[in-house]
Amino acid sequence: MSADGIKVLKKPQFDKSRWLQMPRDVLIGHGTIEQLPKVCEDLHLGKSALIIAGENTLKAAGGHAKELLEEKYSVDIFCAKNISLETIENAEKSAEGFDFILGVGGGKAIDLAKIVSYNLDCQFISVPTAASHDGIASARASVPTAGGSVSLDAHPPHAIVADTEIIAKAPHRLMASGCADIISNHTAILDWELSHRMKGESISEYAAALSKMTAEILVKNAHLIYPGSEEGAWIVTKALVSSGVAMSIAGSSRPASGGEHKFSHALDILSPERGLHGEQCGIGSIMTMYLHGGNWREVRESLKDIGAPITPRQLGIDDETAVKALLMAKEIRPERFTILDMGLERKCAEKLVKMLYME
Ligand SMILES: NC(=O)C1=CN([C@@H]2O[C@H](COP(=O)(O)OP(=O)(O)OC[C@H]3O[C@@H](n4cnc5c(N)ncnc54)[C@H](O)[C@@H]3O)[C@@H](O)[C@H]2O)C=CC1
Ligand SMILES: O=C(CO)COP(=O)(O)O
Ligand SMILES: [Zn+2]
Repeated sequence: MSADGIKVLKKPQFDKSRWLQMPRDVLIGHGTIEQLPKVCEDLHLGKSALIIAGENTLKAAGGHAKELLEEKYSVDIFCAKNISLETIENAEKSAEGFDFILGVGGGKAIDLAKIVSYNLDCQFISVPTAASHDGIASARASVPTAGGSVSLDAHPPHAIVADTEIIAKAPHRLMASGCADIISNHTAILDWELSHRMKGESISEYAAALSKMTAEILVKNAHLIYPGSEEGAWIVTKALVSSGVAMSIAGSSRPASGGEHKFSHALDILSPERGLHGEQCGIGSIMTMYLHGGNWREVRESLKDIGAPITPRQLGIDDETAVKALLMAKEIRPERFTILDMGLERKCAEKLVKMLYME
């Protein structure tokens, strides 16, 4: 008791409590989309749902999801061309009054559903149509703004329904891009460890180990990942979910996003709509692995084996733009310290890009 009789709460000597949020139901496999009504029923999500999808993903799965749910729920569709602050606002208006949201698509549709459900405080289900990104399960949403990409807090999906039959039919480029997003975890972790040593940033050993292990298992199974392979789709989707869980454990995208991601976000500004997110991160990861003194040739071989690009020109991006993106990376999320924030010189950036073409 204090002198005036008010109970004073003692500051705990040890307080590292954290509130982790994870998906509750996770279905990954052949034909799982048919289980959507059952999953919604199991989770008692309400009576009405808004499906957020893109044009392609509406055809690939969104339309069928609507048919399946309509037997029990009132369902509408919001078709999004991109993710931007304006689209988020429009999607939020469309979602008002609905009990829950489904994000059906690639990373942009899922991030949009994630952020809208977070802002409206309702649940959402992640229905990936491609194994192209590790936002399928994460509690983060990456949103482009005028000042570059930002990673916003969000809820993880309440459930994930990943139908490997649908995912295997998506263009192989998307799956190779998802693999590259995972392979880049190697350098994301090196950057995190570097920041821990140099800046005292706290690090979660569990999140880092899970992220690293996910990349290792993926590379070990690379021979099963080829165009049209449903087993490959299953392996990659599991890796993407696992990487998303690592982000939830960390409470940030740190275990899966380092300098190679800042390079990719810079390319999105300098050369929009050329490369896919994971493709750009993979190329960035070859270069940042070199800077870390690691085995950059091994990263390059893993990407090549999976069918992911290893040079900017393969994406229609000229070398000078890649050099500029390397130098611009330090301006993207400056609070995220990485090997690209240590004073990279132009002549070294040029050398890094040239190195990508070496035999
Ligand atoms: N929130 C998070 O933790 C994470 C977010 N991201 C974000 O995700 C985005 C990248 O995701 P992507 O999927 O690469 O981009 P995306 O969502 O733009 O999809 C790429 C393309 O694939 C098409 N597509 C998807 N499924 C298809 C199918 N079954 N058949 C035919 N076409 C299909 C889409 O219509 C689109 O044209 C970026 O904005 C990135 O920042 C990436 C990783 C983690
Ligand atoms: O892409 C991500 C992880 O793969 C998320 O990272 P960002 O925080 O860089 O958007
Ligand atoms: Zn990524």
